Amino acid sequence: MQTGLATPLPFLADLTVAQRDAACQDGPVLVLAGAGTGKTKTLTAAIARRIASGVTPSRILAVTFTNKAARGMTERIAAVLGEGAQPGWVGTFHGLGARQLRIEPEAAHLRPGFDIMDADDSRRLLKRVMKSMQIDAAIDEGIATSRDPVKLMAKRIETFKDNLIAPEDAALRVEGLIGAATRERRPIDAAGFRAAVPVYIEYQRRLREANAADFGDLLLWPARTMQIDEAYRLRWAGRFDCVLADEYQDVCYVQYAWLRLLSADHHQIFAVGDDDQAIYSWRGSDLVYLRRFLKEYPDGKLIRLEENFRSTAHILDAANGVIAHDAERMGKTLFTRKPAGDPIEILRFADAGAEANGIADEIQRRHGEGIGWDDMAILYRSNFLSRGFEEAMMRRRIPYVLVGDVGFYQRAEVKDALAFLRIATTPDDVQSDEAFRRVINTPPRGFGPKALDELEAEAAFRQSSMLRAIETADLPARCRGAGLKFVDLIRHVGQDTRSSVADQISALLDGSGYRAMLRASRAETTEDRLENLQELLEIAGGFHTARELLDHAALATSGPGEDRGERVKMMTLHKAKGLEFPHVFLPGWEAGAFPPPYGDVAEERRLAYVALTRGMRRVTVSHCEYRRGYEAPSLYVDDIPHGHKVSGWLRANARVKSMGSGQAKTIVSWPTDAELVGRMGG
Ligand SMILES: Nc1ncnc2c1ncn2[C@@H]1O[C@H](COP(=O)(O)OP(=O)(O)OP(=O)(O)O)[C@@H](O)[C@H]1O
Repeated sequence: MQTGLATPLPFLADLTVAQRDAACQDGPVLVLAGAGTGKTKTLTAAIARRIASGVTPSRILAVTFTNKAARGMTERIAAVLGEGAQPGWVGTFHGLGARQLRIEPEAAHLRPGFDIMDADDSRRLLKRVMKSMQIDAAIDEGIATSRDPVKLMAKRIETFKDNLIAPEDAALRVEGLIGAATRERRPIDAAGFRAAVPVYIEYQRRLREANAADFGDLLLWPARTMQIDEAYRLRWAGRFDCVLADEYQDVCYVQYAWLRLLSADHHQIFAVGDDDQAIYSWRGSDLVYLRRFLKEYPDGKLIRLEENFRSTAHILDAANGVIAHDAERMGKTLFTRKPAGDPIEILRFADAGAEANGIADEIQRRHGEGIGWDDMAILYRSNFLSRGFEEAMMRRRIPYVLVGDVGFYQRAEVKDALAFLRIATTPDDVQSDEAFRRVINTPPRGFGPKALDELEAEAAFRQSSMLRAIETADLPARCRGAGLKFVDLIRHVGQDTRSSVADQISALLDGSGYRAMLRASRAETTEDRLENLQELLEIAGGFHTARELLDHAALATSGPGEDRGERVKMMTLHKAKGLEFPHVFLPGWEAGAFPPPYGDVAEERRLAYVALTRGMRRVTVSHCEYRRGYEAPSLYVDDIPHGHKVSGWLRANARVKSMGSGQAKTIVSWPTDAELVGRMGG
């Protein structure tokens, strides 16, 4: 250990020997940490220890899986070291990449103040590009016959970006790829890849024209520029004294490259990961980076964390039994000092309705026994399963929340409000044209397709934004009048720099008649939509500038309000990664659904392992005899070792009598009778 510290640090005191060893190690460190062994705690301690050893906080970069995890870490470090000790660069890969680009946008051929397009907006742009290139005609079989050609093309472009392939390199790299696949006799959609190249080039040209970056750009350009421009790389690598990464098993090539380029000189890289929890290969993640860490950094140290603090022994042994069937593991043996607890309950239901009702009834029953709503979670393999549970919860008036539903920022009214704000922020820049198209006719102002064509032509002729083009375009009088009023409002609000962001949005929603339009609508959703706008205004209250809010909305990894109130949590297994709950329900473990027919059996097994290890005290696995057809239980149900599972609900008399985690600490002693008499008697 090389702590370089004369005095022991209090925050290291409650760590295990292995955790402390990891946190105090300098140089390249790979922490191979099983589920529930305190990865986050160790990573946080590693950062705090570096700061306490004299590393300047602003020279630390730590990348986590979600914004929430980043916030949690920052808060914990501030709590032990004081307010000034927050590390300078903590966030998600996308968030940190965006920050790097904001400082040097030229790396991506962008101008300052560029927009970040979310997945939905970039799909719309891609669709327009494909239409203009007539890709929907049968240019290429792979694309034209696909059920969703835009989705397929978006996926290809994403793959290019995740592999550090810029548009200008794409043609050459695609030919190389096809050549290699042919030589190795591996199947490849050569026509599809070739057709994607010109679309990628045109799509990127349009993004640049709109001064916008899509998600892929946020890491592609910083990483690629560091790769080809040594001065740029040195500038960036030189900003950081150490680089720390959580969930290292899930990095994809561009993420791996970015981390490696930043740490290549000092080798101060601290990676935490668990090969048993790698569940993102479908998104380009590759376990190979974790597996070859020590080859890449021969001076590095591997530290295993194997003591699980989360789950009872039955749960842990059940999970260990399932993952033991994975032959390619790097190998860890998790253990716990907790009591055995309850075995996994395996429930068989007749169909999906019975499953949803059965679980909802059980949740209600447990709540009656004193278990808090937010101590219970339903975690499912596929999103479509949530609907049945939502209905069952609503019927019983059980409060619940869908976690990770970033859908909030995708709701039409929220996107509309942000579009108004975007135009007000940069009214005279073509980068606002997309937002302009979105709201110029909401509520209707007479801007139909013809007027929009006219405006586009005028904007192109004058090389101005569409908003500015309203002033000179040849428009029908009514439409022109309404358009000029719109321009006035946008300019007026945009120039009002004394108002808060929330006040600006509010003024735009009222001045444009948007809120009035919603209120006048008799649609069933009106109330919800107004509430969503209210929620947006509250969120906006936490931001100093419109740009910060717009970035936040584009880069959100979760919806607002997830942690508020006592509610049963519902989410996919992927979203549950990194979380823990006292009571966990795992529905839908049928042979045809888990693993899904298209799934990779080994990766799905890891997902089953992630699922089981979320549980602290009780885990219930269920399957239906009939869902879309007759179903057998998933093979992962069989893989839970006998002795760690029971059929049906465990009722109080059959359960191990345990309260809380089974180990109550004596913090205050019970009052003696004499004391009670002294205080209460009389
Ligand atoms: N040294 C320790 N002593 C007591 N409790 C600990 C210790 N380290 C971690 N824990 C507790 O163990 C639980 C799991 O920790 P954490 O969430 O950091 O695990 P993790 O390794 O990130 O898990 P996973 O990979 O499964 O998401 C937490 O409740 C945490 O407070």
